[in-house]
Amino acid sequence: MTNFYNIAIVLSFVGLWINAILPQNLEIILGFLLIFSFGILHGSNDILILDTIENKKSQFPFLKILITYVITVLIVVVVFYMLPSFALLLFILFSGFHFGQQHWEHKDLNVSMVVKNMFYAIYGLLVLNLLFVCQSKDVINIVDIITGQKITVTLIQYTFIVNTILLITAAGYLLLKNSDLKSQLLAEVFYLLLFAIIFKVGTLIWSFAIYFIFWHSIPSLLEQIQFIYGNISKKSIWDYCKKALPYWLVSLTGMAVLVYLFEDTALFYALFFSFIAAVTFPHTIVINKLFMNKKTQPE
Ligand SMILES: CC1=C(/C=C/C(C)=C/C=C/C(C)=C/C=O)C(C)(C)CCC1
Repeated sequence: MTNFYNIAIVLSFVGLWINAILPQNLEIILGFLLIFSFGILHGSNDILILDTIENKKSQFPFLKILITYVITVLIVVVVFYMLPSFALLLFILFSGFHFGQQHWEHKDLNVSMVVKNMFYAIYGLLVLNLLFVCQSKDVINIVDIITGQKITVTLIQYTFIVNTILLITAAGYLLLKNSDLKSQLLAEVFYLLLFAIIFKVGTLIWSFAIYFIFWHSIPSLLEQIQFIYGNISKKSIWDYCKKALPYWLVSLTGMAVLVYLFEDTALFYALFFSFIAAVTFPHTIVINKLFMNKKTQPE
């Protein structure tokens, strides 16, 4: 996946260039198009992944997995409705871990599982926090619509400072345990600076889309295809897309209904992120299972 990050760097610069030449509304449309294509696609085959894992172990019926998955999504929707602030906080924590795990899983950190998981969460949360600091006005607005709570710029800035200190401390600890990580950590500082520039100059959706698609969804898609089919070829990519199609269409239809029902942009953004949250919880668990399962299988 490290190879793909070189492509992600190039794509991010293309993203910056697009930001410079496109008017804002077109940039936002393009951002949504990327999220609805690659972003939704990368979460569409969770059930197939679970099926692959379970079939390696036992004959776990597909229907049972599907029902468990749908029930999980429904529980998340209900919790979001009844306890929105709690649900949003949990969603951000889960997302931070999920982004961090995808980014770091391939690197040999040489520390215990607990430390590793904490590091994944701190790293992913810092990326999200960076986005929130750079786009605080829009983020505050959306959080207000989802939860009814008006968070402040100062709160976002404080959490960012605490998060940065935590990450620097964690990185220092990792370096002590494995000095080979030095060049890797320097590369990571460069990535974070690149994210900061993108998040500062783009709109919220464009900034989120560049990170979410180029740095998270595409590497994750390649990972999943390799896991399910054992190789990455035109055929396996095609097979993956065919399998994902029904789930992808259901997601797109759901979103289309939202667009139709809620013309108010701010409300739409809030529903959009709540929708992503509903599928992110089971997705994070599935991908964690994938990585755990990979460890027990020969590469
Ligand atoms: C950007 C953003 C938010 C957080 C979004 C997150 C946390 C997305 C995570 C997505 C994941 C993990 C997808 C699955 O792979 C908030 C807080 C709703 C406020 C508005 C802006």
